[in-house]
Amino acid sequence: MAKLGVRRPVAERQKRRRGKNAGECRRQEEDGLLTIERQAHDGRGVTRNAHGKTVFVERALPGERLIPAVHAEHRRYDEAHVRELLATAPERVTPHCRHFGQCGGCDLQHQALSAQQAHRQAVLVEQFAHHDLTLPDVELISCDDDRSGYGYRRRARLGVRVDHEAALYFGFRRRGQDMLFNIEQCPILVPRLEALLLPLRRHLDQLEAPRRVGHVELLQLDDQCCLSIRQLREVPGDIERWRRFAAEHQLALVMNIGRDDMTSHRLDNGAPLQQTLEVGQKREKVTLELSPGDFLQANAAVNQALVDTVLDWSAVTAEELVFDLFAGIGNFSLPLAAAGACVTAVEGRASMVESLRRNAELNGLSQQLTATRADLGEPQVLKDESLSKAGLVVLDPPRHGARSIVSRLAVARPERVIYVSCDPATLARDVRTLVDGGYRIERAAVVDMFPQTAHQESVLLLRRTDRTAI
Ligand SMILES: C[S@@+](CC[C@H](N)C(=O)[O-])C[C@H]1O[C@@H](n2cnc3c(N)ncnc32)[C@H](O)[C@@H]1O
Repeated sequence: MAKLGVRRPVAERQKRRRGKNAGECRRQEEDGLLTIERQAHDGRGVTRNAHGKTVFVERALPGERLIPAVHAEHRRYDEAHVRELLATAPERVTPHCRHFGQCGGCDLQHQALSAQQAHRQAVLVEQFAHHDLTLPDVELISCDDDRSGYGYRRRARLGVRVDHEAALYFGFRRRGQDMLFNIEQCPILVPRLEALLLPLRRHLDQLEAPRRVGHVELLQLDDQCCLSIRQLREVPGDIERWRRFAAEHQLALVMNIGRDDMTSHRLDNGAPLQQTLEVGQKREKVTLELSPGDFLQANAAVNQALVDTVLDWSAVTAEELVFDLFAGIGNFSLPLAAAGACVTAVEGRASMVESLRRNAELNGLSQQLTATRADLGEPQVLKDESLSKAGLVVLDPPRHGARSIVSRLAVARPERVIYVSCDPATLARDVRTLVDGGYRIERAAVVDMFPQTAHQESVLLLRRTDRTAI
């Protein structure tokens, strides 16, 4: 049986990460007082010290006066945390989570939600300015019914590790480090998932071989909650224990066994995993069925607001040709098809293309939705002629953006482009290509998908400036 415990950070590893010759707090006297001038993209406070060197200070807000403790020195900047806070900003609030500051997940719990939102808007404007692009007023897409910024995250992956002294760790990575630490709470999770953390930890401790568990994933859907276990090697007794745990807590159970086997097996006989969206003025339901491992946006309520925005901005007409690129399981494709468009949905992962096809059938939209598997990193994957006939292209790529696809769009020139992005830097770079290709930015918004963290979701509507197509 594993021993629960808290392992101290390994001093050697810490030292290496802290940069050259850095002794914690060593320079605090020299650095003296600092006043934070602005906030960096990752949420840290930024200022210059008495020697003119830039200092990034963790969990410090613009306007705050403090004595820093430098924990990493670099040639051009220092990294510090707050040793003593002397004057606080009005936007400073008390974090809800006792792990805040230690946990690598959240960056902004010390800042009021409205100030976090203003910060995200400023980050977007700044990224576009780097590319000589000016944005129209940046709108905010958030969730109307809950303004707390907590209790929203519907999926999470928690690591499991047993060290050489048999101490069990179940949680997230420590801030800036690879190592896991034990978590007792995570108030950004939806309450049903947060309530599972302690039972899961107790359960892991009772397993025959907890070191054979790689990680645990939790997913909350409309009425179902799903537990996925990454089991590094099969331990039959433990699989039975997981079944009993899942039954006791009314969870769908998915198992993924072996280091290389990426296939997931559903171990309970429950209903298929499903999530619904509401579409249009009549709020008609669209059902998204998903397989374990399929992508799902992290925040259900804000995702619904994002889907509503995409439909509203796109103003699709009946039979209009639409491409949904990086389509996942059809989060945008299905609502667009339900609104009357003829949608070609393109996705790279085979399992999600299957889910897309199944979802088109499930919602009676097979006539209007074609799901295609393609690698959108390959420039020739889409034909210019079909792209140029499209009234709308929606794209929602991963963090590295859609460099080759936007080059194709700049040539094929479909009438409207809606670009949903989780990285404002690659978004600005790609939009520069579109603007150079004859598009103008009509609307821009930040999407409050990940409150309390420095992650940023944005959406833009672009329109072709003239009607000359290839
Ligand atoms: C941010 S998710 C968006 C999914 C979907 N639009 C949604 O809102 O749920 C990005 C999607 O792009 C897919 N993807 C990543 N790289 C790709 C590539 N090179 N070609 C095609 N699809 C890719 C991923 O599998 C994932 O489903």
